[in-house]
Amino acid sequence: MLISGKPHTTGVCAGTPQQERELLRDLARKAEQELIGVQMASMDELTLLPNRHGFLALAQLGLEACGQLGRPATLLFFNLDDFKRINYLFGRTEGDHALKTFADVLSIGFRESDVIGRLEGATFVALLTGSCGVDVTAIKARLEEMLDERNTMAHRGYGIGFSIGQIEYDPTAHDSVEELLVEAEKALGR
Ligand SMILES: Nc1nc2c(ncn2[C@@H]2O[C@H](COP(=O)(O)OP(=O)(O)OP(=O)(O)O)[C@@H](O)[C@H]2O)c(=O)[nH]1
Repeated sequence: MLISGKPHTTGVCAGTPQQERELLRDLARKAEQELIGVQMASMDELTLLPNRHGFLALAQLGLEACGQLGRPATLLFFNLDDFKRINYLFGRTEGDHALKTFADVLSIGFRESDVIGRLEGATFVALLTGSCGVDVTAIKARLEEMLDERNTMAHRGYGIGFSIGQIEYDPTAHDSVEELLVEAEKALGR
């Protein structure tokens, strides 16, 4: 391709400096809106955790990194016990509060490098990267302790309990995070 020595005049640079600045500001605003749109589509509005779509994207990156580095990974999945009962007896707003509390505990309870998300309803997941054979009993106890503290402080008339399941990432059996989720959902009876 020939490169001309003349100054390059495109549509962007054709106006006055003021018009150019406005055009650039407009472009920046549009880019920001696009980014917000992408972020919103990947985030659960209630808990602000990644939703299923966001979790799949982020966890897939984590899993690929583990695959490349020959590191293990574990998927943990959680379901709040008797969640429908909380909604039924205390109202949906209280149900929302229970979901947000649990999301908060998960966010604090795991490492920053772990990927957590809310799949749907009262089902949450965490991909623990670089860990295998994790002690789910110890994890459950740690999360329960944090929940108990919140339950005691809040005097809400109910406790937040949960069940937990675990699937070890096996690169020979799982090609993607989606396959891990399918196994998790089978275990949850979905
Ligand atoms: N408050 C609230 N409820 C929700 C929300 N999303 C889904 N639900 C309710 O959550 C319930 C599904 O929760 P799950 O825990 O997946 O259902 P489940 O395992 O059959 O419930 P349990 O048998 O009570 O443990 C349904 O009754 C939904 O109406 C939400 O964002 N807020």
